[in-house]
Formats: sequence, C-alpha cells, structure tokens
Amino acid sequence: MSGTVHLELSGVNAGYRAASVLHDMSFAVETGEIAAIVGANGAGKSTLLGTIAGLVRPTTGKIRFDGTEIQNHRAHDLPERGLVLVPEGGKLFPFMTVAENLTLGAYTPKARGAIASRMEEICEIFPILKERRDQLAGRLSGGERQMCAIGRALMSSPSMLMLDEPSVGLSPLMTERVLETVARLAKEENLTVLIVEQRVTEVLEIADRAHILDHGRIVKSDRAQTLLHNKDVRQTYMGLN
Ligand SMILES: Nc1ncnc2c1ncn2[C@@H]1O[C@H](COP(=O)(O)OP(=O)(O)OP(=O)(O)O)[C@@H](O)[C@H]1O
Repeated sequence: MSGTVHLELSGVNAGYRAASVLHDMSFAVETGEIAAIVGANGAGKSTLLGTIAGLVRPTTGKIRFDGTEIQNHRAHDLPERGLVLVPEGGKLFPFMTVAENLTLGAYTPKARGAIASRMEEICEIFPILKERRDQLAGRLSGGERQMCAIGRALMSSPSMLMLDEPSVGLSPLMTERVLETVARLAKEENLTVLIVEQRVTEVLEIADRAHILDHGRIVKSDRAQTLLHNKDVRQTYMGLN
C-alpha cells in the first residue's frame, strides 16, 4: 500500500426506483490495497460495486477515482480510466472461446494495441487459461470460469479491480486458489482490489482492510486481521465463537 487514496466515496446514497439501498456511504481505498466488503445477503454489496462501476447512479454524494469525480461517468468509460468490475458469476460469453472472451476485455483503445502480449501475461497468471484457450467458455468449470472472468478484466491492464463474490459456485479449495491469485496480483501488479465476498474468513485472510455493510450502511471498518479476531464479527459473519 502506498498511502495514496485511489478510490473515495463520500456521502453516497444510491438504489433503485422503488428502493434506496445505500445510505451515506463513505470510505476510501488506498492504492495497492485489498479492501473487502462483508455483509449479510441483501446488505447492498452488489449495489455498492454497481454504483462505483457506473451501473447504478447515485442520488447524492461523490465518488472519486484517481482524483477524478466519476459518479456521473458511464459504465463503459471506466475501464479506460483503469477501473474494472468482475460481476458475480463472471458473465462470460458461453458460446465464445476462452481466447475470444479474453480479447473482449481489451476493448479500450490502449489495450487494443497489445492484445497478444497481454494475453500471454494473463496466461502466465492463470496457466489453465492457456490450456483451455480454444475451448468454449460455457464448458469451463466454475473455477476456470472465474479465472477467465478475472483474466478478461485484466486484459485492459486496470489499476483497480472490483470483484463481486468470486467464490460463488467454487469449492473451498478453488476459492482459496482464486483468492491467493488475487492477493498475488495486488502485490505483483500493485493492483488495488475491492472485493465483495461471502466467504468471510477466507477473504479477511487476504485483505488489508475490511468494511462491514449492514442494511446499506458501513457499520465497521478496520484492518482485516483485527476483524478476523473480533468476537462479534466471528459470531455474526463467520458462524464461529
Ligand atoms: N435491480 C434491482 N432493482 C430493485 N431492487 C434491487 C435490484 N438489485 C438489488 N435490489 C435490492 O437491493 C437490496 C440490496 O441488494 P444487493 O444485491 O446489493 O445486496 P447484496 O449484499 O449484494 O446481496 P447478496 O449477498 O444476496 O448478493 C436488496 O433489497 C435487493 O432486493
């Protein structure tokens, strides 16, 4: 971590036509930090990522990314600025090959010029993608699909990656592998990561900081290691004593 603020939300309220979901959301993520968002089902975690990614428009408040206000930006402009979202389930194109899905991630003008070399780098990070390169994405296992989705997001060489529940549908072992790779990426590529995850113990083990979301509000923020040993957090979110 550099101590530089990469992403900052201040006083963000957002939701859908009939429901306001996020209330007065304020927090910051530093460059190179892995920040985790933890909370019960329906707490607003996906809405939070969607709001940052430009898919849900905040009603009030500011979102700054790399010092620029982005709350009015459109979703498809943000990867060019270095901010990408891996949605829940990965949302790959099942009838396209792994290589074609990866290529789609390089749609920004900057990335388009370096597709082959970036794909090589992604295949080094996720060797299984090299093996499965010409296979239809719909035929991948859950873990491979998640790796392909993360790989596709990395094709535009972002500075910040947002991940929405990468463990969905994965075995505990595969979850660990995916999270370990995310941790390695943050370290080696100085990538900032904001990750929403139901597997609380596992994500707190790789995160630097975590924010607990309850009914659309951040109720606790602390170092991940501190929260990992917090009695209330262990009982409420990990089912542990
Ligand atoms: N497109 C939508 N239109 C209307 N309401 C929505 C929409 N998406 C989510 N909601 C509502 O917003 C609230 C927060 O949902 P959200 O998906 O952000 O929570 P979450 O913490 O990600 O939950 P989960 O862990 O179950 O995925 C819920 O009450 C949900 O019903």
